[in-house]
Amino acid sequence: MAAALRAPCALSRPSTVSQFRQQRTGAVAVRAQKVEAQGAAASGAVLDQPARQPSPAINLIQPVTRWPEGIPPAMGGHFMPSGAAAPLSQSKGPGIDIHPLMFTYPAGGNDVAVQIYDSDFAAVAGLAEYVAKASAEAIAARGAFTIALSGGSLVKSLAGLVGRSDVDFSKWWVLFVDERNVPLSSDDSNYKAAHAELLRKVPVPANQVLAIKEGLPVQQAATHYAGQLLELPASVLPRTADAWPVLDCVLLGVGPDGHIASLFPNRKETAATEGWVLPVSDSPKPPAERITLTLPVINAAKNVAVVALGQGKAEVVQRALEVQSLPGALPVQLVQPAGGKLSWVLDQASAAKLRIPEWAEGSKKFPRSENPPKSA
Ligand SMILES: O=C1O[C@H](COP(=O)(O)O)[C@@H](O)[C@H](O)[C@H]1O
Repeated sequence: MAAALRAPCALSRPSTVSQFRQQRTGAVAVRAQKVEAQGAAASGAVLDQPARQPSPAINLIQPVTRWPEGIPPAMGGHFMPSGAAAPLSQSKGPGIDIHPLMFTYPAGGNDVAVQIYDSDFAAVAGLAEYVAKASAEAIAARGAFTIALSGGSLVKSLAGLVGRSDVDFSKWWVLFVDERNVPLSSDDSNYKAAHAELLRKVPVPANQVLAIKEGLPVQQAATHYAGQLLELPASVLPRTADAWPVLDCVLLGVGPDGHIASLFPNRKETAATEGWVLPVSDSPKPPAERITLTLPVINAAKNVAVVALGQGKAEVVQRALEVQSLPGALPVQLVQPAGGKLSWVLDQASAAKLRIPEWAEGSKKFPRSENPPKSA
């Protein structure tokens, strides 16, 4: 990947919003069906390797939702970076001997739009464009825009929205993809981080920012948060025919273990098929108590972006985009919005381990491909 994408003129670190704006075109969009540079006016990144045939080890696994005879042998391990199958796991722990159908991939699988920016700063500007577009569309359609924010490293990526006079923040309703069950003043609070980086700098009305209620046991905190969402009228938060809320935009971070929101690998909350908001009382990542939107809520959204920037995300990005895991082992692979669009926002550092020349035609259904397996 590092060889496949090169940036002839590295972008300098912007210190102002206008510099963010100047860099906002710096994307290379890699669509599911083809890989193409976006022209000279884009990042300057060049795809300079001839297309290669996909490795025979790729696309072995059919993205069916259930396997009639349980988990196929090939699912016992990941594929190695070389393309060879990793040894089958002998583990008796979660992921092998758990109820075999606790997790399933959603049927179908989406195309995913992967945007790779020259720098984290260009990615921040590109993300602002993405959100601004989603905001404009929603406000034009029904006069409101609902956006769910993750915590962690994602929050700093929101900086490109500050100072944008073309975004009508007065129509925004801000939710949290997940939240830690801590006081809002705590350094662990996702609300506190979002407030510091974005919400205090843009004119979103305070009553349209839905924060967790402090001081409740985690179960009650989740119920209370779900109640706040349920109270929103359909003009603000429409519902699907199955009564799932349709958020306009969900911004997900992804942990090095593949978790999104507070949905961790092989956990019951990750497998939940009911409920809008769940408590997590024993998160493997501190703090232990959290609340989280469920996968069905995330997958009912119109626009879902997985934002992963920096070298520290390179491994999980490669695993998530190029290696189909046992369902539940990489929760980010379960993100497949049914009626919406899925995007990944990367920079060169986080994309460094991808093997884009091998993303042959038709092979980027997510996760992995719909190519038939070599043997059934
Ligand atoms: O704990 C959390 O982690 C994830 C990922 O965070 P990152 O710092 O590794 O990017 C985050 O998306 C989630 O909202 C947060 O609560």
